[in-house]
Amino acid sequence: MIETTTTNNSTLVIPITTTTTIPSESNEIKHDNSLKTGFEITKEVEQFRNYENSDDRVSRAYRNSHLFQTYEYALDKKRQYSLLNSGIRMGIWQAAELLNTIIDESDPDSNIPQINHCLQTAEAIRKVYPDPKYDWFHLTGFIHDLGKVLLSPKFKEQPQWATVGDTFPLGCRFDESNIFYDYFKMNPDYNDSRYNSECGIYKENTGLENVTMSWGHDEYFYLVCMGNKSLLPKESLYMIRFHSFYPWHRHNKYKNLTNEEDEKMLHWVKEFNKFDLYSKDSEPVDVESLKPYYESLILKYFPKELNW
Ligand SMILES: O[C@H]1[C@H](O)[C@@H](O)[C@H](O)[C@@H](O)[C@H]1O
Ligand SMILES: [Fe+2]
Ligand SMILES: [Fe+2]
Repeated sequence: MIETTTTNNSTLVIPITTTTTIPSESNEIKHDNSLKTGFEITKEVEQFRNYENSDDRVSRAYRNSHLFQTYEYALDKKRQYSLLNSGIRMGIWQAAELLNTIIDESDPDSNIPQINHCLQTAEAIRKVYPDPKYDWFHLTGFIHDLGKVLLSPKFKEQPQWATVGDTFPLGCRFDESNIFYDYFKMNPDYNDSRYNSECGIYKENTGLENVTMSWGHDEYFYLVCMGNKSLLPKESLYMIRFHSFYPWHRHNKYKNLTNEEDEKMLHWVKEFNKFDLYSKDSEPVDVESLKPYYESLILKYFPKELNW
């Protein structure tokens, strides 16, 4: 049972009892402390990320992702997209508008257009971190999923399995904490001796920046930010790049690959995740009235037009 207590005008504390588990994830999570979301959520926390009762399109997205995402594939995509030579030039707001018609099929918690999710995340962050010194955090909420433009006709409608869903390292053993783990057994890398030991091709604690993650919206938008010289702080770039890496930020796995810097950034990635995940069931947002504020932040941290 979740209770909400008002601690001050804007902060709600949502305690989770010690016995709370999230049955959908293969490694059950027991929360032993209070989760402070600071914003209202109408659904029980346990009901998020429930993959057991998810519909077919969710399992299809993961089946394909776990089957087709190999080390070679992800490396190849990273090389190709890091060139930012698609010929497309557009600003951040324009990219967000492309998300208007996009539905993320991997997500059991959201069937609204993605631009609403972007603004819901951003507004939830802004409510808890109202200080202008955190304006980069507000903007991060707004832009974190912009890599999903890959699904749009402008980007030739890339497949769902190559764009959305949780991410995982390639070039080393798949960890069992990944949701839909069994689908990895059909992945060619699963039986490849170069890739199926704990560290695989990597040196112990090499650092996530040296790891090839499954290809998708996280890595793509990180490359867009880097290639266009955004002025976002490194905490923001970490959130963008690793927000879908649940086995790491939720299950504490793949510690053999992370270095000190990653561990420092983990705090921010986890902090971000609260807003990303639990704002999915909050109040609908009014896109037009929020536009001027986010446009002003875009101007501060990005060039007017970006290469994609
Ligand atoms: O289904 C969702 C969705 O694709 C999110 O954007 C991603 O960040 C999550 O990790 C994933 O589980
Ligand atoms: Fe995402
Ligand atoms: Fe998101």
